[in-house]
Amino acid sequence: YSLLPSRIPGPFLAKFTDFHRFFSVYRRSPQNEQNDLHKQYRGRSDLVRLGPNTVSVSGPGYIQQIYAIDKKLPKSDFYATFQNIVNGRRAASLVAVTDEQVHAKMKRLVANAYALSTLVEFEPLVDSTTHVFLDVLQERFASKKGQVVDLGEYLQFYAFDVMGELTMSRRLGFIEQGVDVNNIMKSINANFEWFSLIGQMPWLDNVLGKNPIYVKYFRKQVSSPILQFAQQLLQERLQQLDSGEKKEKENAINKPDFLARFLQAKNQVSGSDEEVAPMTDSLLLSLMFGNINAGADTIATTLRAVFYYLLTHPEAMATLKQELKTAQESGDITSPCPTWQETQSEHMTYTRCVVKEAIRLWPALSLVLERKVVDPAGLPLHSPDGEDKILLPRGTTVGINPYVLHRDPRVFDPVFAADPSTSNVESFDPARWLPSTSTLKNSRGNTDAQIKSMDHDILTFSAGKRSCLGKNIAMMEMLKVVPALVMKFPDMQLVDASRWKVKNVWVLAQTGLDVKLNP
Ligand code: HEM
Repeated sequence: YSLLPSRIPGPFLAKFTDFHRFFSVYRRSPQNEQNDLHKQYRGRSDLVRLGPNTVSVSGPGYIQQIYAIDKKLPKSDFYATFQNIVNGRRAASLVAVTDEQVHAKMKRLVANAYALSTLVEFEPLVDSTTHVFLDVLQERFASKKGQVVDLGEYLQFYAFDVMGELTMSRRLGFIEQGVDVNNIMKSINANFEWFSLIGQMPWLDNVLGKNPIYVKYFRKQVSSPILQFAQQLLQERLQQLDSGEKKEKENAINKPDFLARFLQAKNQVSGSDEEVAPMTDSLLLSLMFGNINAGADTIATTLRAVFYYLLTHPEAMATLKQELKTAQESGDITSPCPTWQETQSEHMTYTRCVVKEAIRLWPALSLVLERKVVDPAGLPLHSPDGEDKILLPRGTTVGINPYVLHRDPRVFDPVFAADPSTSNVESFDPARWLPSTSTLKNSRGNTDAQIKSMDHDILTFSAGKRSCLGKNIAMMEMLKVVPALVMKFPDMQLVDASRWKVKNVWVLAQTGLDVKLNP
């Protein structure tokens, strides 16, 4: 039964049942289907009905109206499906917890570990993995002329190994072994496939996924080798902490990784502080696991997008190479792996534009970031011109799919928005981000104020109090490894673009990025 105002347009079936969105995700291309729907109704409505009580929104000004901190819209039941059952109870990670109070307590405990100020300390851990990555690619592939590497797969190995290093000072061994160690990636992907689908009809999860009989007898058990690995490393670290040796103890807690920071947080919390969640061993494990779950596939997918776009847009690649060559020759950046500070300098302006454009066109998480209207008074949404208002009743699931918003010309191609046929908003064009201080010209005539506003509207890392805690780390990692690969292998070439396949499992994942590093 739908309570939504009937003037919200959408597919006919979506008026009556969530099966519509279920099958859309089942076809694994919901981002394109939703984008087409929004394009179809644009001008008439910024809101599109995806289910009897589910609304997708796209247009200027809606991020604030839905995700602003004072809006108090908790995450929808989509996220509850991601919670694992441990000893008969739901164990939610930071991403999946839906109770806002529980979330606030967890976040207070660990937010410091993700602060911008920690970046410099994390940097050497990213660097060490990047050097191993470059060496292995050189030795295994680039040293032999014409040798083909599945770069997409190797970028995934890299992203997982960096997260292992950052989280517990231990690479998981993907790069060195060149395989999916213990099927860790496979099992995480199986989780995404299942939950992205079941999350479209969350009640199904209670009947199927979280039903103990079903779990025991029918559902293929998704083993979690990464959890075992994390548990083993956690035990080692805790033993080190317990050992009588002062030096050993200090070493355990002063490592520059997340685990040490979580342990420090544990020490800082006083037993009586009710504003902060108690740091139990299972929470520690969940935080470690959560990091790898949240920060490995997302980065891998984004890096694959960056290289796919660069390799299919020779002009952009040439501009990037020129910028890096000039900066390298004048000694303004470290080669092949620039420092975080260098990535923020004017010598790498275009490099930043490339990454920004890739996260715009390819947000790693490309489903609606769902929130639930819980206020009995409902949620009013105002049209961009302020002339129209629509009231979404309590119980509505509402949100924005970054993939759709990022293809809205009113938001990301403002100069050409009046006539959408002239807009290139769906094309890869890093120069749309170039500021007036750059020696290169902004391709879309965007002013600095317009660029700033576009920057604000990037939703790849979500917005508001549930936005990505790892954003700074992710940006640092990507802004270092992208130029590193381009400087180390400037002649890289895509072998067969037709092998590129995309599958939306919430992570917008791709396969088939075959590349010759030394053609
Ligand atoms: C390109 C890389 C990444 C992207 C695109 C990304 C995107 C996101 C998004 C969209 C959310 C919010 C999900 C939602 O509201 O539905 C999120 C949350 C989160 N991410 Fe990331 N992420 C990335 C990398 C990372 C990394 C490297 C880490 C860890 C170091 C991380 C840790 C987290 C955590 C802990 C949350 C939960 C925040 C909370 O609810 O308080 N992410 N991420």
